[in-house]
Amino acid sequence: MDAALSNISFPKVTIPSTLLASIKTDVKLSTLSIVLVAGLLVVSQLFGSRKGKPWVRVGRSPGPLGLRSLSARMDFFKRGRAIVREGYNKHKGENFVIQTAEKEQLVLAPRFLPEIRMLPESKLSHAHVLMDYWVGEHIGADIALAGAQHIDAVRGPLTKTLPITVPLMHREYLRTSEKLFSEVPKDTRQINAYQFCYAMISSMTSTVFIGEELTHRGGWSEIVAEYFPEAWRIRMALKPWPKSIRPLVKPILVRNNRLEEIIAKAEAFLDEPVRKRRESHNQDTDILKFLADYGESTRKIGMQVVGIITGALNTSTFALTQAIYDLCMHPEYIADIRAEAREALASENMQWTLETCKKLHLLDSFLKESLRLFAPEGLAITRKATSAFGLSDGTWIPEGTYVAVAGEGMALDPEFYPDPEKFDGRRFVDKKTSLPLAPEREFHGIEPGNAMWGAGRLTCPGRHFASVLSKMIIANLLLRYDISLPPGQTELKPGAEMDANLLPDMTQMIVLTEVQAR
Ligand code: HEM
Repeated sequence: MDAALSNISFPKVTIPSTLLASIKTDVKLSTLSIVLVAGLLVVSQLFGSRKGKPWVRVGRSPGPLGLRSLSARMDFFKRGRAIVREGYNKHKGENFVIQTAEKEQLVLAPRFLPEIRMLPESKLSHAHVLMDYWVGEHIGADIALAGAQHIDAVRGPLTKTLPITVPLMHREYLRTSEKLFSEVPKDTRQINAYQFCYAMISSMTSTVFIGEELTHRGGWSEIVAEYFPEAWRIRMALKPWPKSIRPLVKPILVRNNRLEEIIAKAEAFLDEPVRKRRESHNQDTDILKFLADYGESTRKIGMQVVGIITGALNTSTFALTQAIYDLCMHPEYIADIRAEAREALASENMQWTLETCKKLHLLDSFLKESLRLFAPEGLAITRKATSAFGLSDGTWIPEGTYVAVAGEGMALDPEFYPDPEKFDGRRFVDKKTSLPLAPEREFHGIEPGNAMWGAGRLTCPGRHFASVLSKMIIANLLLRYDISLPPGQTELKPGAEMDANLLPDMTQMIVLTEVQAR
């Protein structure tokens, strides 16, 4: 390289000596000012640029001026869960800061949860986190989040109408599962666990949101299935770029962007049903009716329905898939869960009602234990400070700070769960009576140490629905089949870690063996 440069001849330019002297002085001055500014920045970064209690760092530091930021980010991307877990255990009861794959994040000790859980949007915002993480304005989240009607719909009507919707959900369970079971090859009797859960949850959730007729009219499940992969593709392409540059690089990086087409399809699909639900004599009781009554545009309603179903699908499908894996790894629970389901059904005239679901205490405990050990969110309850505030120990949280709690660390903390590494499917029921130990220790409940449903003002409003949905699917599956890993397989393939999140393996097949055939 140097040799090549030495062979190039540059034209000779004569510069007047006065100009040369002034240039030299300017260069000296600007070099000096750069060195001074950089020095000040380094000093301010090293010595308490923050007011209040100093932050303890865990994992690699981005370094002065963020010079080592790339290596710190890469490290978190590779082993984010372990970094958060180690920090939680090393600094028990204290806050610590980490460099995640995207930004610095202050991880709060659980003792501060009561201080932050009810803080208003003007102090701590989850919507900001979602918009940042998902590049919201490029995937239609800005349309959905221009209001909270869809969240209100889940918190209110969806939960309150469960006594009416449970029989409907069971009808849908039968319809979709019959189709899926009929496609299982007779020789292997194997089915992909993730795909089974996805199909069941997609159709059962859609039925409750838009009604049976629309769910099966044709076209809806495709809209739901197409939205997330396209949103994810756009997110992955744009996320590395600064916010202001994204609109410029989008046409180049996101070829054949189908997002607008998918939103338009949802809008066209729901246009006539929304108009019908606004008619004065309309008797529909689904969530679409509730949203239609707000009088918002069909585009916004479409994006809100697709958005909520997508969120519900991702969370519930992964949790349910993991529960199926745990049943395969702990088959000693299967007969008891099945017996409990038979008994509950018999006491409800063999009908699937909300009461039937509420009587499935062992299954409830099993699902909760499965979600505890799965702990999909290593960093949970993520929020962005929309204004500065202080914590009771003197920690100062400047505006713009990202905060979270160590979801997995808490789930594995012996202070919250004795013998935390052990899978105990009966952990949350009385060992003698098999009744729940306390309401907050039921699957949808939030006991100390549990961050898996979030906390406070923004706690997952869909958890009652998710509980009924999960119980109905697992109980019905076990009433008909024994489930197991394929012959010869004794271990599960590891799930995929992304930052501090964990997804179960999506390729796992399970063997279905008819219960009567044994
Ligand atoms: C096992 C399944 C599920 C899990 C583990 C789960 C978990 C969560 C978590 C961790 C949050 C964030 C809470 C926070 O940051 O404080 C959340 C929010 C939310 N979830 Fe769920 N969820 C599940 C199922 C569902 C279902 C089935 C629905 C709807 C039918 C739903 C609707 C929502 C909504 C609307 C929010 C936003 C709440 C708000 O911003 O006020 N979730 N969920």
